[in-house]
Amino acid sequence: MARIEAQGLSIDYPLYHHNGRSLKKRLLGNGPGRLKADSGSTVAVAALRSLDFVIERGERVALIGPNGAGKSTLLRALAGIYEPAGGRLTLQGTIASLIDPNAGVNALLTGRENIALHCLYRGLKGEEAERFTEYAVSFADLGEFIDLPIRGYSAGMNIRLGFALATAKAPAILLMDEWLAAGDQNFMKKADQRLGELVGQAEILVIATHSMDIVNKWCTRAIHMEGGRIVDDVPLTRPAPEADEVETAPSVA
Ligand SMILES: Nc1ncnc2c1ncn2[C@@H]1O[C@H](COP(=O)(O)OP(=O)(O)OP(=O)(O)O)[C@@H](O)[C@H]1O
Repeated sequence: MARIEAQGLSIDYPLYHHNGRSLKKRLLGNGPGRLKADSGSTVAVAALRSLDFVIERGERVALIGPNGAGKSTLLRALAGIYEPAGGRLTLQGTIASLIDPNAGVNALLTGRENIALHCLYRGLKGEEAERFTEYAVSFADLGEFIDLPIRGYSAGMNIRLGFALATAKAPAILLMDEWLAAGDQNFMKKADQRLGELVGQAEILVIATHSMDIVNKWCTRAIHMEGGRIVDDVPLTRPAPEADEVETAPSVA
């Protein structure tokens, strides 16, 4: 059963190129700010500062807050892209992340080869791998470009392939950022429909957003972040649709 628990979760970004002595001297011993320095040579941004929360099965959580609050960093930590500098993060359930369309793809390989790699990575074999490949090729809809190396893809083509790879199989935990906005109009329509299906099927959704439309449409809880901390955590009154209320299309799941 899907579940996420963070205990004292902290993430730092070391800034190796900002080691000026005056900056370090100013930062050393400074408690409340987000820039910090150790006694060695490192200056770092404290992106997440000791977060405690639990997300249970059935919750659809919006991460909200101003620029630089830490929303994307928290999503990346949940996706396993960043290691905690402090505290603990425990996730139960398969994860799919719509965070970075280029994450987990090899730019020197073709779109089709990347799909095959993805099947290996997910442990898909035989018919399951065939269904995944068929779905991803058809959803990405890249024509002959599917057999060209992806380093030659446009930003929108990368998004098509990244989206197809992340959504071909419904996960227990779905993590989303707002990068989808770069797709063209036709793709956005298709992506929006597929997201509706996935959100209905996923046991947990966590989405970082500035859009109240998305919060109202999909979320049952809002975690409000500021300065790397959680400043508010509230249930939302309007219930999200149950899985069986969402129109579903065939997927690999
Ligand atoms: N690669 C990086 N190197 C150094 N600092 C970073 C890096 N990425 C983010 N930060 C810093 O970490 C903090 C949190 O950034 P993050 O991107 O998580 O915020 P956010 O809430 O997603 O912001 P936005 O709404 O602007 O996308 C900010 O102070 C930012 O400057």
